[in-house]
Amino acid sequence: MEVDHASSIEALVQIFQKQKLALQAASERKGELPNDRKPRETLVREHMRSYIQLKSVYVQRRNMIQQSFVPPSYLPSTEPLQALKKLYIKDLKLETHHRGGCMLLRAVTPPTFMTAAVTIMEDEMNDGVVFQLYQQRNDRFRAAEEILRGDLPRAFSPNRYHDDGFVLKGPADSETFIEQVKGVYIVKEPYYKLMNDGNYGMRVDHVSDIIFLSLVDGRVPSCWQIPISESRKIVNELKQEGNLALKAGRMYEAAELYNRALESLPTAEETRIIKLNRSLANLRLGRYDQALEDAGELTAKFQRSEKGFYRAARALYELGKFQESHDALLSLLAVYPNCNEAKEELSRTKLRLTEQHSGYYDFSLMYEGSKLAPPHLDCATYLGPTEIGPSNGRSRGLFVTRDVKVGELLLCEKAFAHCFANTGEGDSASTIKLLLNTHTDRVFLGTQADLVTEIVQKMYRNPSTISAFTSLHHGEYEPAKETEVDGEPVVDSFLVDRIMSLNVFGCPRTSREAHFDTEQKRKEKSYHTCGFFIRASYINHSCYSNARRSFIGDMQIVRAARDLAAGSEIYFTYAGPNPNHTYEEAQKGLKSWGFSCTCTICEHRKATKNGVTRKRADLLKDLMSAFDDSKNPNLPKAEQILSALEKTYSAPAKTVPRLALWVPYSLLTRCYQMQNRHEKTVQMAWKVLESQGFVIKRENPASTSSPFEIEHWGLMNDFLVETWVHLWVAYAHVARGLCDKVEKCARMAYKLCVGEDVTFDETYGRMAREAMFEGVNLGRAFVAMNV
Ligand SMILES: C[S@@+](CC[C@H](N)C(=O)[O-])C[C@H]1O[C@@H](n2cnc3c(N)ncnc32)[C@H](O)[C@@H]1O
Repeated sequence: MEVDHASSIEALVQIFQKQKLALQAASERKGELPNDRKPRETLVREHMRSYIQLKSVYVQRRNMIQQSFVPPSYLPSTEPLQALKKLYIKDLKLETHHRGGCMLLRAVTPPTFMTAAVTIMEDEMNDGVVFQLYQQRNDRFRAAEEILRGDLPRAFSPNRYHDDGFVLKGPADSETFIEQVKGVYIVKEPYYKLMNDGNYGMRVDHVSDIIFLSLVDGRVPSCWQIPISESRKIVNELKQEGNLALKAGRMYEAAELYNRALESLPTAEETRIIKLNRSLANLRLGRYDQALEDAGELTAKFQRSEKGFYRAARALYELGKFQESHDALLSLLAVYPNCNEAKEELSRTKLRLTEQHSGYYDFSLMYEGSKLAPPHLDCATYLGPTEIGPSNGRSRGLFVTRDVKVGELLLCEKAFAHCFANTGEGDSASTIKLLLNTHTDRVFLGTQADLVTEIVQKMYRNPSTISAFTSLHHGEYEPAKETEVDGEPVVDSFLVDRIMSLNVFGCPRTSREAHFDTEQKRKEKSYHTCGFFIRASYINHSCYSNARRSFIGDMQIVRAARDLAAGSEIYFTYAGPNPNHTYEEAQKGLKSWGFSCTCTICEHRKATKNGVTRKRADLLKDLMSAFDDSKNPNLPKAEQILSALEKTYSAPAKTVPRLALWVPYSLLTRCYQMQNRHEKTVQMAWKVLESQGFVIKRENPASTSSPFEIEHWGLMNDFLVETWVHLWVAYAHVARGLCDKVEKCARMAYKLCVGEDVTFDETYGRMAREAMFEGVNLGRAFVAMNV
């Protein structure tokens, strides 16, 4: 929703075409056992050349838009390892998923990292293969060089402290690295393929299809064993090394050392300390389920563990389980009343509980948080008066559980995952990529490729989060039935990609910022950051929406855009509605979600005869020419044409908002305000609102100063805030007694568009007051803002 589908990139058709041809050519070699595989040494030499090349162009590469192709989907392996037969590189057939097989491989080169980590792997027969591992993050937690080396302690190889983790000895095109401890992996049901560059290679898309082996794992063959001294390390040594790694911030290494220490028969006291430390490493690695498991065991078994309680509370907090976190902290404080860390954490948790239960948010603080890069806020989700239910013809939808009033908070949701694309703010930003799916013909320009990885990693690290995500709408995609194998979660990257593409939201940094941006700026900035929101993903589309979404950082705020009776379904717009679109164009804009809209606006578009559409277009053209002379627009002519335009509509505007009319009526409102013709400003502002479906009951419709009631809020858009502000300022001249009431409506309109109204006074409120008390011309002020 509001993402960049990159439809404007003309070269796209060619890119797609080329990729489809490559896939077609590759599929013709399916099942072939190639007899021209390159020797291991050649593969290593070629890889090292591109490794060094890529390192040297690293800086330029960051500014390039990368392409990421989603290959034809295939299911992750769900077979227990024991049931798989060992294969070797010589057995691999092209374009084949080797179901029922597995491979033991060892990385021999440092990986390159573009859209995947790529290295050369060898098998025990000394054969080599190009190996691509997808859905990995090359980040501060784990550089690419660590990913394809497994969780290996640095202490294993004293020479590894070179920039890249490898000490290069010779020239780039020779065997350039010293022997050192390399990562060993099991790849389940490997996929061997013809790659785009003509080489053969293995591609792993599912993180659960690769098993990273610890070097002391019994499955590592003797020819790849580690130095004897390493295998003889005792619990205490491993624990000490783990502590050093923890201190130095090398969390993966620390966790791996603690794993080994726990496998080396520690005493009960050693177990307690190691688990305590491992839970800290896992907390830092975002593996909250595992951190909680260790810490929870500590609090249960070793009842008086202060740190155990604390870490359990922290893990629960990060998993969004604020009540349980709160309870754990209370238990901690009952035993350790002077623990200041716990006291601070408790007050933070209480704030989250208030947000979660009452929907009270400190918006000013949220704006402060949104200035961070990435703008990820410390806030809880409020599910409000909403529930998921069956929606006729739309599978499921989100409904209100009670009567709600316009402006009420329906939902305020923390993103499940969020990728921030501000290129000017250092390493925290995600990469803008072109994500192309030749299978579904979907294209995104933005951070969606990173978002898929983010979600895959989050679920793999925290299996407790999987079911909420995988329950979401995934179109026709048939996922595997098994969700766990050998005690490990199965994560299907293609399912994640499909769910992401049908449910992703484009997110401005804040809707307030986007609201005040010019159209051009909005387009440039807001589309590329994207987020995933589980609850909001149940909201179906209608062009005639009854709710509005807005964003502050990674929080999505959904408010009722009109009064809703209990049981009403909540709708917002996925795209549009664009006043200039025909029925066909409107449906094209919704194509990527795979449905046709049947709202009253679309039904009206469909039923409108071509002759009427043409007449409207002609009238509109004529009408806009009345504004050609910006200094002296022909307002009577514009009004005259507008009343002719009104007559081309038969359905009441409440049922079918007259999309084409708000721009000309808004222009007239602004022009009359510029001319200080307050009565006319009021008349035109009401016209704007009525054309959008607002039903306003006036005691005396002929009088601009007549008291009014809003019986129905119409279709909301960002520009209607200006209309309400014009009305407010004009009423200061024609019916001062009504000003407060109009001001409230202006605030409400603002709140619907940006999510809150605490900043109304410093924006529109200030403009209106300057107009009312300091003689500033409001119409001109809006022209100067260029919105
Ligand atoms: C973000 S999901 C919305 C929740 C979804 N209905 C569900 O059951 O999970 C988007 C999908 O819902 C369906 N959908 C949304 N709005 C619709 C509408 N107005 N008419 C028909 N289907 C709609 C489409 O299948 C679309 O791809």
